[in-house]
Amino acid sequence: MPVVMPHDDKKTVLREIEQERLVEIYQHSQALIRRVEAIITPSVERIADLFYTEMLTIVGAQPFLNHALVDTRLRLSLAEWIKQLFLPQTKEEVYLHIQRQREVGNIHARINIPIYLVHHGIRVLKRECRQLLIDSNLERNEMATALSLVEELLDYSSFLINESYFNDIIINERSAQALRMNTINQGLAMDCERLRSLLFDWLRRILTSLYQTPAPTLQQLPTIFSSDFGLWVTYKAELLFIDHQQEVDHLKAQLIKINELVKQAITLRDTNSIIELGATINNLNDAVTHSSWFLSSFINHALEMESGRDPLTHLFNRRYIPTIMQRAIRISATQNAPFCILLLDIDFFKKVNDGWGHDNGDAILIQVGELLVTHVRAGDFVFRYGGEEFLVLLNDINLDTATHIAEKLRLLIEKHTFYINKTIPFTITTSIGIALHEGHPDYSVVISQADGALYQAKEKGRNRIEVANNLLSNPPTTA
Ligand SMILES: Nc1nc2c(ncn2[C@@H]2O[C@H](COP(=O)(O)OP(=O)(O)OP(=O)(O)O)[C@@H](O)[C@H]2O)c(=O)[nH]1
Repeated sequence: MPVVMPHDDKKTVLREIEQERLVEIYQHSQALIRRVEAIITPSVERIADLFYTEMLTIVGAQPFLNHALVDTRLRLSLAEWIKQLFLPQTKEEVYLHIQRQREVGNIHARINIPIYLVHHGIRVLKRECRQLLIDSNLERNEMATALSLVEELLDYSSFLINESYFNDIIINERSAQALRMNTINQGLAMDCERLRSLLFDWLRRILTSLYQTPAPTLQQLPTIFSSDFGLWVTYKAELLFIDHQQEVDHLKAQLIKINELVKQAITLRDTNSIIELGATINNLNDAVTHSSWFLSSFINHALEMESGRDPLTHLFNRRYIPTIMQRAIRISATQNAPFCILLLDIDFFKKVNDGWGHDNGDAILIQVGELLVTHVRAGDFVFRYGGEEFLVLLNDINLDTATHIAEKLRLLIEKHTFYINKTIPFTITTSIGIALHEGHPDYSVVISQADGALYQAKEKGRNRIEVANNLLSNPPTTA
């Protein structure tokens, strides 16, 4: 059965040229290869011995090459690998040889062998093969071509091994990164539940002790600062949530408040002020319940931000714009399929907030997000771009169709009945800027064109769509 080289996305023109060159070498140098094979093959076991003796002296090589492993497996495989270097004759056999080199690279990646060891190994092999050729009875001219042939064959193998090694290492690194993120997130979610339950354990202990006889003194009770919850807020929260200083400060203020309430409760207990003690205990309860709620909503919020989702609308937030836009530009270029950006902004949204409160404003933002997501195609993306601004990426579309879709979305929102306090019917309008991606590799160009068009729509009276005049808004650049 003929061997067909696997085609994958990463296959580059350079790769194809390299493959063809290798086929050429094998096909055109068969006579010489046979002579070289006759010189080198009888010594492959000795070369393998020398190779491992030398490699085992290198610092850092031991974990990959312990003596038992070398003795039972590696020496034989290396000897075999050297022999196979001279075997391919047909194109199919060369392709098989290429595949084998890539598999060696995959193995190196799986065991994460340092690349300097591989380089050094190839150097040792070159040196030993060179010496065998020099010591042989090859004629001067033939010797020169034989030396460069062996050099080239080993270089190709090294190139193929390292290429797939690096591809695999990158994939491994990406998965490791995703795993690390997941582990951190899962750890946080678990921490959160544990901390909440430990916080209530602490409260139970304080409340019980208030009615104990003999009554423990303030000094005998664990403070909120020394509780697991307090220690986490003081020492860990700040580190984990560098971008959420305000929330961390709020939790710290809660600790101080809880501490004061405990002190107050002890004094009231000691002075037998039963009624005031009851009120203080209620306040303490509230403060602890609030802290517990705040902790979990804050952690969930932070996790959502981390995961690239907007916590309010659950749409993608800006974090994923670079990745998704870069990908859209790449696909658009390879498939010759243009895409468009819509930038949509709710008109006079400040009035909604001012007149009906932020909660109603939030509810409208959530619904607008839902309307957008349910009325674009599955392959399109909707982002919450800013406060009351949404970015829609319409893939594989021309400007006319995108303009129709923008008008459809504008009408949809205009005709939609929103409800204030879930009862009072309410309508809103939006303005939309549209821009066609015209091939610029920097995605921010098309976004700023859509932004310019949105500005025009606002200027011209709102509740309308405008198409970016790219020729005007995008002067020619040298980039
Ligand atoms: N409820 C709520 N309001 C938000 C949110 N993010 C931003 N906003 C509000 O959105 C409003 C934006 O107001 P402006 O930028 O003045 O714009 P506008 O009132 O929509 O007027 P035009 O855009 O010019 O039509 C402000 O009141 C912000 O507080 C949010 O997450 N929730």
